[in-house]
This record gives sequence, C-alpha cells and structure tokens, in this order.
Amino acid sequence: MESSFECGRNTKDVSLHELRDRLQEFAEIRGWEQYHSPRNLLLALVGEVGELSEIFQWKGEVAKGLPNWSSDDKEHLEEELSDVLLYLIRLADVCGLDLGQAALTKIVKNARKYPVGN
Ligand SMILES: Nc1ccn([C@H]2C[C@H](O)[C@@H](COP(=O)(O)OP(=O)(O)OP(=O)(O)O)O2)c(=O)n1
Repeated sequence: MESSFECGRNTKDVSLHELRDRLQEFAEIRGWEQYHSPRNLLLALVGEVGELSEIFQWKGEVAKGLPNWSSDDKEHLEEELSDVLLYLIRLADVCGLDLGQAALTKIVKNARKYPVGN
C-alpha cells in the first residue's frame, strides 16, 4: 500500500517550491533532464491542456463543485489538472524563473490595470 508521502496526500500546504524540487528529482533520477527542454515542456503542457479540455468536451455547462460527476471523473480531472500544473512549474524552472514570485507580481499588475469600481 502507498504511504501518504508516496501518494502525495497529506494535510500540509503544498508549495510551488516543493513541487519544483520533486519534479527536479523525478527527472534527475530517470535521466530525463536531457528531454526537459523549454520547448519540449511547453509542447507537453499544451498536450495536457488538450487532455484536460477533453474531460469537458461535449458536456454542456458544468455546475460549480461538479455535483453530478462520479468520483472516477473527479479523479481524472484531478490528474489532468495536476499534469498541467506540473509541466507549468517544470517549464518555469528550466527557464530559470520563480513562478510563485512571478504570479504574485502579476496579480499586483492585474490589480493596477483593473482598479476596483472602474
Ligand atoms: N518526459 C516526461 C514524461 C512524463 N512526465 C510526467 C509529468 C506529467 O505529470 C506526467 C505525464 O505523463 P504521461 O505522458 O504518461 O501522461 P498522462 O499521465 O496524461 O497519461 P495518458 O496520456 O496515457 O493519459 O508524467 C515528465 O515529467 N516527463
């Protein structure tokens, strides 16, 4: 049986830095760093966005909280969302960028661009 560490389920917050480090380790121990170029990772990311889109394809509008979805469908959605997130984090990392800091900076820029009440 998988431990909670191995399957990634625990109660603490997960940081982008932790995921970045786990992805570095995952690639390193498999000798896959050579394949994780920015362009390859971008293409992999786009592929996973396609897989994510397929889950919603032809379903019509989907209610928030996914009340009518089976647990299998929700698990599938969790997996595809995770693939997108993981490739995005890995792409930012191999580009030498700190995605968490960049996202915080972008939120500040967004707030300036779209002031409340305008
Ligand atoms: N060269 C690779 C291949 C995979 N992965 C990791 C990142 C993704 O989280 C996941 C993607 O694995 P798959 O390509 O097997 O894609 P799926 O899990 O979506 O499987 P499938 O396409 O069969 O549904 O594995 C990676 O880091 N580097």
